[in-house]
Amino acid sequence: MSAILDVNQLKGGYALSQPVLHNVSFKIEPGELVGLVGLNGAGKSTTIKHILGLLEPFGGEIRVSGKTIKEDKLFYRSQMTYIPETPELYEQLTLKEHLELTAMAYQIDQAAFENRMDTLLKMFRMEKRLNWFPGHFSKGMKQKVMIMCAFLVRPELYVVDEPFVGLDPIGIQSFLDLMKEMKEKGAAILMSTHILSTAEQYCDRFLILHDGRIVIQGTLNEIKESYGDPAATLHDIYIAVAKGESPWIK
Ligand SMILES: Nc1ncnc2c1ncn2[C@@H]1O[C@H](COP(=O)(O)OP(=O)(O)OP(=O)(O)O)[C@@H](O)[C@H]1O
Repeated sequence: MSAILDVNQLKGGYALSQPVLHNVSFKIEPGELVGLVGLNGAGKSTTIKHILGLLEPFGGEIRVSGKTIKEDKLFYRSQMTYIPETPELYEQLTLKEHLELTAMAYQIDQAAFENRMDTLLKMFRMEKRLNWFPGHFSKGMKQKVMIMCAFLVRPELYVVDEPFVGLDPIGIQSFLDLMKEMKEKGAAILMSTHILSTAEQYCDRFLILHDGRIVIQGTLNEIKESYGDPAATLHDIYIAVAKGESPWIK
C-alpha cells in the first residue's frame, strides 16, 4: 500500500538561517488517523503549514498521493482539506454559500453536494442556520462550518489542527464519528491536538514532536514498549519527553 502523505527528511521553518523542523519523516497510509502531539512551540503548526504548501521546505520533500506540490500544484491541493484551529470564514457569505463555494472549488457534483450537505447539517445541528452569516455564529458554530466544508469534499487527506477546543460534546462526537467513517472509506488523517485522552482513544499512531524533531513515532503500544513502561499513558510519556526524562532525549 502506498502512503497518502509522505513527509521525507523535512527541514523547514520561516527563515533559512533558523530552521524550526529538523529531518522530520513520517508517512500516513490510507485508513490511518495519526496524532501529532508536542508542547507549545514544538513545531506542529509549522509541519502543517509545510504540508499545506504555505511554507517551502529548506530540505527534504512532501508527497501527497505520490506527488510533490512542485510537480502538480492543483492535484496536490485537490487531495486534501484542512480544518484550522481558528475558524476563518468569509463575512459576506452565508453558511450555504460557504458550502457551495467549497463544492465548486473541489468540483463536487450537485447530487453529491446536496446529499452530503443534508447529512452534515443534521449531524452538526445547523439545519436552521443555512442562510446565516458568520457574524451571527458562535465560535463553535464557526468551527462547525469549517468542519462541514472539509468533510463535504471527502478528500484523500484531512489535515486537522486542534479540533476539540470550542466544540460542544455533540459536535465533538459528530466530528469523531465522521473521522472514523472517512478512515474506514480509506482516507488518511493527520490531527494535531493537546487533548491526549481523546487522541489516545481514536488515533491509530502518534508522532511526538519536540523542538522540531520527531522523538518517537508508532502505535501507543510501540511507544510504551520503547519507553519501557507498559502502564504509561500518552500523557505520562508526553510529560517525560517535555522534562527530558524519556529514553529518546534526555
Ligand atoms: N510566523 C512565524 N515566524 C517565525 N517563527 C515562527 C512563526 N510561527 C512559529 N514560529 C516559531 O516556530 C516554532 C514552532 O512553532 P509552531 O507554531 O509550529 O509550534 P506548535 O507546536 O504548533 O505550538 P502550539 O501548540 O503552541 O500551537 C516556535 O519556535 C515558534 O516561535
